[in-house]
Amino acid sequence: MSVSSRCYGKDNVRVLKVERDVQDPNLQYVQEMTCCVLLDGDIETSYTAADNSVIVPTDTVKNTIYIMAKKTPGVWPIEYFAGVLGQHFIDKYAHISRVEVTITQHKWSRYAVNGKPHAHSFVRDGTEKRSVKLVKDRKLGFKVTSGLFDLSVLKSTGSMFHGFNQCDFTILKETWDRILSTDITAGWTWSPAKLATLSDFKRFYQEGIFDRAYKIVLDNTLTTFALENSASVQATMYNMAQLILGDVVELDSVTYELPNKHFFEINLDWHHGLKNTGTDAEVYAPQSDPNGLIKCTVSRNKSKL
Ligand SMILES: O=c1[nH]c(=O)c2[nH]c(=O)[nH]c2[nH]1
Repeated sequence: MSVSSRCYGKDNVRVLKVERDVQDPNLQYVQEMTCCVLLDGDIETSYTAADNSVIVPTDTVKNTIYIMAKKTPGVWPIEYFAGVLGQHFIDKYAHISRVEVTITQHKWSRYAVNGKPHAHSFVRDGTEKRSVKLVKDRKLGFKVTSGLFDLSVLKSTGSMFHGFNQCDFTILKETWDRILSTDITAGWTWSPAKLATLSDFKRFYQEGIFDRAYKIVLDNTLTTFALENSASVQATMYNMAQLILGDVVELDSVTYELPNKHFFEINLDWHHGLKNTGTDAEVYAPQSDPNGLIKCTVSRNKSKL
């Protein structure tokens, strides 16, 4: 018998970083994150022979996240911090060969008071979260996927679904006008050739490339969702991904995972002939389950499946 897969580390390490402006310490920037760092390498004996000498304690992993957050100047895109952490564990421990870093960023947006952005007050203005999953492998280098999730959207018209496969299991009616709603999970994977070393991460951070990609994903997703007369979730997510790959040359692929959240018409005919279906529909019943779930990854190069 052997251990065929393993890794360990610290999950749910919560960090708030505050940066004070050099000229005006009252002007501050904040970053709140939840981090997970998992290690792999020559650690099999810790499982098979109770050999703790190969274990960098998960407590040390947690301490490292705090120390690197303190030592890395400013507040930064989470991709950069993930790169710093991945590189650190590979450089520091010769027997560690693979580091997986996942970071979720919690939204704090500076808000205006009397029409002026406040120096140090922030609001959580939405459920959406930004994320990164980075793998640093001693031999294979970095693999980085940025993401966002929990971005809930709804359009009350401008969505169709017709021409689908019909068989003796089908009851769904074709529609040329429906409600479309989803909680967007999107991921965008950076070309490993363009993000090969920690200095590439630094350059991407300094040139604003990580933040620009995030904004482009958000803009293209929301704009396409609103403007397109959607033929299906599948067609819409493909169109969104194509636009993003066109705008961000540093990306290899874009992934979407979209639940299709259903809203049922309610027939109220039984109440004095009250019309509430078809073109008369105004009151709908949101369904918590089941929901459609539609996923795709669009790659710049054809996948070799
Ligand atoms: O956009 C959609 N895609 C589907 O695959 C699907 N299936 C379904 O029942 N409704 C929808 N809508």
